Amino acid sequence: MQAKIIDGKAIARDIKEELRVEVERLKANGTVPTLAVVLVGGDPASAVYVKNKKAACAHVGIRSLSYELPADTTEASLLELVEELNSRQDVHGILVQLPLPVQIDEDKVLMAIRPEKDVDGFHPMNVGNLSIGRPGFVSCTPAGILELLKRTGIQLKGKKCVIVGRSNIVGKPVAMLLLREHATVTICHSRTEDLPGECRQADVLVAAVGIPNFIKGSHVKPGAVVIDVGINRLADGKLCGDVDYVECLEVAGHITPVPGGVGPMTIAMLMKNCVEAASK
Ligand SMILES: NC(=O)C1=CN([C@@H]2O[C@H](COP(=O)(O)OP(=O)(O)OC[C@H]3O[C@@H](n4cnc5c(N)ncnc54)[C@H](OP(=O)(O)O)[C@@H]3O)[C@@H](O)[C@H]2O)C=CC1
Ligand SMILES: Nc1nc(=O)c2c([nH]1)NC[C@@H]1CN(c3ccc(C(=O)N[C@@H](CCC(=O)O)C(=O)O)cc3)C=[N+]21
Repeated sequence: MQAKIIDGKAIARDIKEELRVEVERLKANGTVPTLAVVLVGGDPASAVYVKNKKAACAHVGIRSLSYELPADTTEASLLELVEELNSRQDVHGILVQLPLPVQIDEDKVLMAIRPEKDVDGFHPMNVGNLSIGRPGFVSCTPAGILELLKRTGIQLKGKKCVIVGRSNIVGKPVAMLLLREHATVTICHSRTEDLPGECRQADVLVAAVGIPNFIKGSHVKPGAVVIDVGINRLADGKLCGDVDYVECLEVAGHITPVPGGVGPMTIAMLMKNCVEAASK
């Protein structure tokens, strides 16, 4: 039997509708939720993401300010902009699009964003809070994955979840969130011995590798939930996930498509974090 396709676009739309009501309430009380998006250089993949974010802000009613800086921007001038945005009362969320050009130390920039405005959830304070179960902003892609699973009615308690990828922005925080839901969590990476064997144990398999069609049907336990985080742009301009969708569709119980899976959820959770930042 073919897997059920998890419609991330539709779930993201529901979340944005819920947020719209919230934003109206904030505006009635005199607060206009505002997100500042900073893009350094003209990376085409980043430009797509920035465009989608702006559209989502407009839909939900969030004011978005965008700062497009040239590729040769210095670290000092970027830090100066972050400081200005930190101190502005009318800016609730700050997002500095990654990756940054080589002359800029990403860590330094992420640490400079005030944790209360860090709607990306990348500041060590927010990362730390997540790992010890305290409130704080959770990074948007991991939060979006959890919301997808919850709204699809997938039980996580006691289940075996395997994540392929250990990045700070996806793999690790996904693991923390699944652990918080009482799943049994395994994180795999490029040095994992017997990756296919690890993957085949999974009731929920999350792929965040950055390699097109990396996860094959033979990696998947029949009936498992397969979450594809990958956003890979192919030579023909089409988007492709980290999961071999055609193969895995025949084995999995549930699967997310690319596009239309995790991507739209990332944007929806960014909107949610902005509304939360403005509510405080
Ligand atoms: N949908 C969305 O909203 C988002 C999508 N993405 C996409 O998700 C994907 C992953 O992103 P990100 O986490 O930032 O990527 P990174 O490149 O930071 O991390 C990739 C991870 O995959 C692991 N890996 C690489 N090759 C292999 C291999 N052969 N076998 C096992 N593990 C391997 C790496 O292991 P090691 O640590 O050992 O090097 C690393 O931990 C990308 O396609 C990205 O575009 C990212 C952010 C948001
Ligand atoms: N500070 C920062 N925060 C991020 O969250 C961040 C980042 N930098 N840098 C880049 C990655 C990547 N990322 C995506 C989010 C949504 C889609 C998305 O909307 N995808 C849609 C459509 C893509 C399209 O329009 O073609 C989909 O998958 O259906 C894509 C990519 C966020 N990232």
